[in-house]
Amino acid sequence: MSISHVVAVQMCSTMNPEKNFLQLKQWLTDCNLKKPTLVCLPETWLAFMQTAEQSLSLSKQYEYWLTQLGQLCRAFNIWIAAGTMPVYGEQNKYYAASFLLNERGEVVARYNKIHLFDADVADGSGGYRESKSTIAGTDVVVVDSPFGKIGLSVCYDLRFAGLFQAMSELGAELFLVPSAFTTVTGQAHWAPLLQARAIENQCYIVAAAQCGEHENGRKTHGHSLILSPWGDVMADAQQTLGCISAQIDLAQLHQLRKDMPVQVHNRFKSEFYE
Ligand SMILES: O=C(O)CNC(=O)[C@H](CS)NC(=O)CCC(=O)C(=O)O
Repeated sequence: MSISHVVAVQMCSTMNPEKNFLQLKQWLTDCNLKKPTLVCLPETWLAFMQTAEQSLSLSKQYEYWLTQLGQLCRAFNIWIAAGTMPVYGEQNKYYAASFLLNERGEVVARYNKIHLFDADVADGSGGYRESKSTIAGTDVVVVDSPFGKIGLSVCYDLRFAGLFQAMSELGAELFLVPSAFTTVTGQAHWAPLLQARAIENQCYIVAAAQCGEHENGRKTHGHSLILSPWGDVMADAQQTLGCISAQIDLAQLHQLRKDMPVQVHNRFKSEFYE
């Protein structure tokens, strides 16, 4: 069957992982999950920290939290795409890692955020220097699943069309973009960038986002979106916390690709210049 259900959970994560995890469990109980379901969590779903030291210390406990997530997968009979969690790397730095777990709670993929947010934004934050504490990933990840071939990305990655084209060339049909966009950049760029990535690659997108004023003092844009390969907004969380959902239909995706074969027409595929 080519139809399945996807859910994005919009969160306002605190600095307390236990609290965020319990909140997530509550939302999963509240939203009436149809099977098979892929539940997508935002960037920093487990905890949105204030200092690199706090994230570093959490990065040494990720295995415990993966076990907890695995239990949720089995209890609800769902796949979970776990936005990002810090995972200890080396020299007091961590990866911003996103994991995909199947309904048995097994980790079937891991992606390390490739593009790190070193940027100044006029939002009163004083600027972001993610690379000071985070090690950049290097590998493009596309993995097969009952929901189609899933391409993993995180937040700032969204600005780099080349990554999405690379995932497309590996066969991606559904992109996940767990995020914690700033309010300033989110208002201007979030929806148009997501729509462009969906339309140009003819892929579904589930973009679960952080939303609101956080305990760590940050403000995030929200507007978790689920988009069709045509660029239609199938669900928009606006500023509401909890679950949004939509149905994905891979037969429709393949019909669209047949009607307008942009991937065949593309003269800038890597095979032409590598
Ligand atoms: O630092 C943490 O704890 C969690 N990570 C984030 O919030 C990251 C890095 S600062 N945020 C983004 O990538 C926002 C990108 C963005 O807003 C844009 O591209 O406009």
